[in-house]
This record gives sequence, C-alpha cells and structure tokens, in this order.
Amino acid sequence: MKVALAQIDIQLADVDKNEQRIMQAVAQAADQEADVVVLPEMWNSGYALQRLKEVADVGGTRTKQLLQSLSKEYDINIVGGSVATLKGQEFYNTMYVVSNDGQCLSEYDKVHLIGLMHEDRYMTAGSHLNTFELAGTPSAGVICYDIRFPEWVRTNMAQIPAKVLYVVAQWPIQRIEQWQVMLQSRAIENQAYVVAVNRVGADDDNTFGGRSLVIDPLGHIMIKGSAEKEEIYVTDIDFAQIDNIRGQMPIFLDRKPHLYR
Ligand SMILES: NC(=O)CCC(=O)C(=O)O
Repeated sequence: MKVALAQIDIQLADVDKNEQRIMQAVAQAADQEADVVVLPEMWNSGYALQRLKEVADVGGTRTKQLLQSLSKEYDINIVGGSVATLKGQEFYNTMYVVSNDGQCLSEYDKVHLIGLMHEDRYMTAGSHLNTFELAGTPSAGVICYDIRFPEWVRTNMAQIPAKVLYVVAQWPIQRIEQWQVMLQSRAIENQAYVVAVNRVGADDDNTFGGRSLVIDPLGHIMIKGSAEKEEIYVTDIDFAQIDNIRGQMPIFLDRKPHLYR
C-alpha cells in the first residue's frame, strides 16, 4: 500500500484558502500514485478557537462533500486529518475517513482535548472509537494529543486488531522529540505501522514542527519529514512484516484486559 503524507501549512481561519491547499495536496498525492493520502489536524481553520462560530463546518457537510468528491475524482482513499465542526450546539475536532469510491467510512471526534492549547475551553470531547477498514487494511485513527494516552490507542488498535495507526496533528516544535518517541512506542507496542502527519508553519501562539513520520512495526523510521518545509511524502508499506512479528510474539492474544484499569 502506498501512503502519502500531506505535510502542509494552514492559514488561520481562512477556510477557502485551506480548502484550495487540500485540493492541491490530494492531487499531488494522486500524481504519485498513492493509495491513501493523510491530511493534518484542523486543516480547515487552524487553532482559530475564538473564531469557531465563523469557521466551524456545520455538521461537517462541506468537508465531507469535498473529501468525497476528491476521493472519487482521484480514485484515492483519504484520511481526512481533522476539521473544526459544529454539531448541535457544540464544537468538535472531527476526523473523516473516506474511501476511494466516496464512502465516508468513519467520523471521529477527538477524545483528548489539550488544555495547554485551550482546546478544552472551546470544544467538546468525543467518546467513540475510531477503527475502519481502509484499502483492505484494518486501521485506526487518532488526533494529536490522543497519542499521549497509550491506553486509548491500544483500545482502538486491539479492536480489529489494526495494522496501521493514522495520527493527524498540529504539534508544536518545542515538543517534537516527544512526538517521535511516543509514536515509535505506539508502533512497537501495537506491532503496527504508524503514519503520522503534522503541519508546518505558525499561528500567533505556536510554531508547528512538521517531522511527519512513517514508522514500521519494529519502531524503525521509514520517513521523517522536514521541520519546516511543506512536502508530500510517499512510501510503500508491506504488511507481511506485521504477520511475521505478530506470529512470533502474539501480544494481542497475550493481553490480560480484565486486569487493566
Ligand atoms: N493539537 C494537539 O493536540 C497538540 C498536542 C501537543 O502539543 C502535545 O501533546 O504536546
């Protein structure tokens, strides 16, 4: 499976401009014959938390329509990063996953909202798992701060069990070493590929650190993006390695979830 990571910049609260950038990124990924393209967190608006009323996508309708039409036009599966949405009276940080025939396979609201970036003051946390079969592969997806909760990642991964963990982020540069170490750990402990996309660029509060990653199930780094540059990174993933590793050390069978609290 060929995956493309869209490490791009995001313009604060400029939904139209961000949509144009996403359209370009998906076209670039398709040009490189990717099966799956992964977008960053909150790509429609950035962390424009005080302007959510203006920028949030009502019911996610606009985003779903865009991703569904792009997936069909380019015959590509899309892990749609996340966007700010308004559902009922509440704002959410929502990931949509769309298959290459335009079906919306999953809708996930970020569960762990980061107080350090005031997200918890403005948005409502989700409470559902995020697992799906994408390009014939059992997969799971989480959003940024969610990776600090290995129990949440494991709960998702164990459900299928998933062979790929997709992570979408707006992760500041000053904690970028932690990003890499935690993602390597999530790959090793779940014996799965991690495909993680972080944005580059800055807003008024943070500079974001790029370093998008593809990590194999033994924790080796296959792709490591630049810290600053926009780029579409593409690599091939071979799932035979997972079957070998899980065959030798069947951690999903050896778990004792009844003892874990
Ligand atoms: N957007 C985020 O959730 C940022 C997470 C982060 O910076 C951290 O966990 O550190």
